[in-house]
Amino acid sequence: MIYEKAPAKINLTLDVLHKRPDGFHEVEMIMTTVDLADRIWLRLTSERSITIKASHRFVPNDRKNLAYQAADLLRKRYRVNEGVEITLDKNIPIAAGLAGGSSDAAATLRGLNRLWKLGLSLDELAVLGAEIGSDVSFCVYGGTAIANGRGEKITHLSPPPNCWVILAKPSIGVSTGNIYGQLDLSTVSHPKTAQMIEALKEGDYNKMCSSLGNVLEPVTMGLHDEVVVLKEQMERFGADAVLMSGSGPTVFGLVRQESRVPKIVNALKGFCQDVHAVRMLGERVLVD
Ligand SMILES: C[C@](O)(CO)[C@H](O)COP(=O)(O)OP(=O)(O)OC[C@H]1O[C@@H](n2ccc(N)nc2=O)[C@H](O)[C@@H]1O
Ligand SMILES: Nc1ncnc2c1ncn2[C@@H]1O[C@H](COP(=O)(O)OP(=O)(O)OP(=O)(O)O)[C@@H](O)[C@H]1O
Repeated sequence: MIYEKAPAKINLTLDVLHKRPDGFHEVEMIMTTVDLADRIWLRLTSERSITIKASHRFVPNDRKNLAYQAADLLRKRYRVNEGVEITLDKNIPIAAGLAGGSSDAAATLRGLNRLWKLGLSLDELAVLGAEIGSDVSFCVYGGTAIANGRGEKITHLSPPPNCWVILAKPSIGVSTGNIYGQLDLSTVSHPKTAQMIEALKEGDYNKMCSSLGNVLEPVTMGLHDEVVVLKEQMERFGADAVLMSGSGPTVFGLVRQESRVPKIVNALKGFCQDVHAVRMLGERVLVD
């Protein structure tokens, strides 16, 4: 039995440069992993099938599950004859903009590489991950990175300065495809990506806070007032800086001073059920 941790990511920046002929958007985004994670167990089985056991009623237990797709891809590509039972203990909110499914797929790739003794490097697993979804390559490594292309070209960056991250997810669902589809590139205000890279390099917390930006935030906010209200409340309750992650609807607040965290969390819990206070992980998965 092999165990893997599958952490959530947040977007410190998310920029879209242009729409590509293949329908995807060319992105430039800085992501970092946080200490809110799904837990995954992989067990060899004698049958050649892939079985998913998921603890959450909204998570599919068939080939729609990204962990299933990761196992199926490896099995076919490397002609593996053994089967696997994948048990997913979900802690990351579903369809939240936190890459939960993508991180499960990435953890499955890392774990099966060990269980099936395939001897692949993280770089090779990241290339395979891109076939499953745009966020999977980043999740193979975790840590902090800038992603280009449709999200699969990864360049590692310095970890963020230490702070708390308060995550709050309103109880609405958004479709990533729909949010990208409604983005009007003629009106976007681009985030300060270069300044964010400097902030990380210098370990400058205030500069990191003032460099946050996500071009998808106004799109999701235009469709869902809940996200606008949540961001306003988190600012009002005292977070140092607040941004929506990915295509949303999760909003995160950065807080440097530990003593302020419980007050903000309790205030948010008054009107939002899904609130988590976590640390940045910052560092990458240890290489092989
Ligand atoms: C919003 C982010 O989560 C930010 O990290 C990602 O860009 C989306 O990553 P993801 O959920 O893994 O996305 P995918 O499953 O690959 O794509 C879902 C849909 O989002 C749109 N999509 C996604 C990535 C991208 N660079 N351009 C796009 O236009 C496409 O319509 C695609 O059909
Ligand atoms: N392992 C999985 N965990 C959660 N959802 C999954 C998984 N596999 C497939 N799904 C499906 O994917 C949909 C999106 O879930 P997920 O939690 O990955 O979204 P997300 O956090 O918004 O992802 P991203 O930030 O990469 O866009 C869910 O509605 C669910 O049906």
